[in-house]
Amino acid sequence: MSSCLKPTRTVLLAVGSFNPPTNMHMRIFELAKDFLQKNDHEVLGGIISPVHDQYAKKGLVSASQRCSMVKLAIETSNWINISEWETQQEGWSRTAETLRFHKTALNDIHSEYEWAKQIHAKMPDKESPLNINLKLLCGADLIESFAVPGLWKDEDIQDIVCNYGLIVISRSGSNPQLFIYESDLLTRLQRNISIVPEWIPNEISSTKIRRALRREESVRYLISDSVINYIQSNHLYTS
Ligand SMILES: Nc1ncnc2c1ncn2[C@@H]1O[C@H](COP(=O)(O)OP(=O)(O)OP(=O)(O)O)[C@@H](O)[C@H]1O
Ligand SMILES: NC(=O)c1ccc[n+]([C@@H]2O[C@H](COP(=O)(O)O)[C@@H](O)[C@H]2O)c1
Ligand SMILES: [Zn+2]
Repeated sequence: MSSCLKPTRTVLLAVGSFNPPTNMHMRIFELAKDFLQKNDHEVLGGIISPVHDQYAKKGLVSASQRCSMVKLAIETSNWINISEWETQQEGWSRTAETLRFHKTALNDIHSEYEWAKQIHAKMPDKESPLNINLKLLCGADLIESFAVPGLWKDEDIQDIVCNYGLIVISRSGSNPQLFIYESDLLTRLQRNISIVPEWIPNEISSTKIRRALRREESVRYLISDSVINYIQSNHLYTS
């Protein structure tokens, strides 16, 4: 660490369908971690939070199957965790609620959640208060969805950006700088939004993976072999 300041303890949370999890889902965590560590953050961990079944997006396989695949995908990571909390609620959770719950649990040293325990284990001195920051990690398409009428409450956008902060990874077809410029609200809050460019762009998306699988085309080296085996054994994403 180049600075003498005490680094900010930070955890990254990504929400989404993960239908199925791809190598890019893992990669956005690595990109964000590199960026934050160069900017005086100590990144204690990452959390993947798959969405509830009631999100009911076309082609969404069950939460239990998506969680199983995420568990396989994160096997090769020593810092990315899964939280099944969203999938265990009565219905769909707004992302602001998901962030609130996870930040509270992360700052409770006695939290019984496995992801919280894993992250606490990375902290040598666990003096109270823990002061763990939680940031929302997303691709540029997610921030652009803020403009879809009726999809996000303005007060939630304000809460997410002000009280947590956003790390946005560039994605082909999106222009997050222009999007922020065109929004008065986001321009006002932009000091809490970091845009991290992916200089080795990769256009993997779950939609393209599902399409390839439907067509019985190979998805090797785009998603992990263990996830491929799971998809094949469970006959997922066939036509
Ligand atoms: N190639 C990518 N580059 C940057 N961000 C990505 C990429 N793929 C996924 N993400 C981000 O990961 C998070 C979870 O994404 P999600 O589960 O919707 O995956 P997806 O590939 O966008 O799937 P789908 O095509 O089904 O929408 C979102 O914030 C999304 O923007
Ligand atoms: N108002 C909100 O909080 C809100 C609106 C739309 C999507 N989301 C979340 O963003 C994610 C989007 O995922 P997909 O890109 O797979 O649709 C999901 O986790 C969903 O819960 C949140
Ligand atoms: Zn998506």
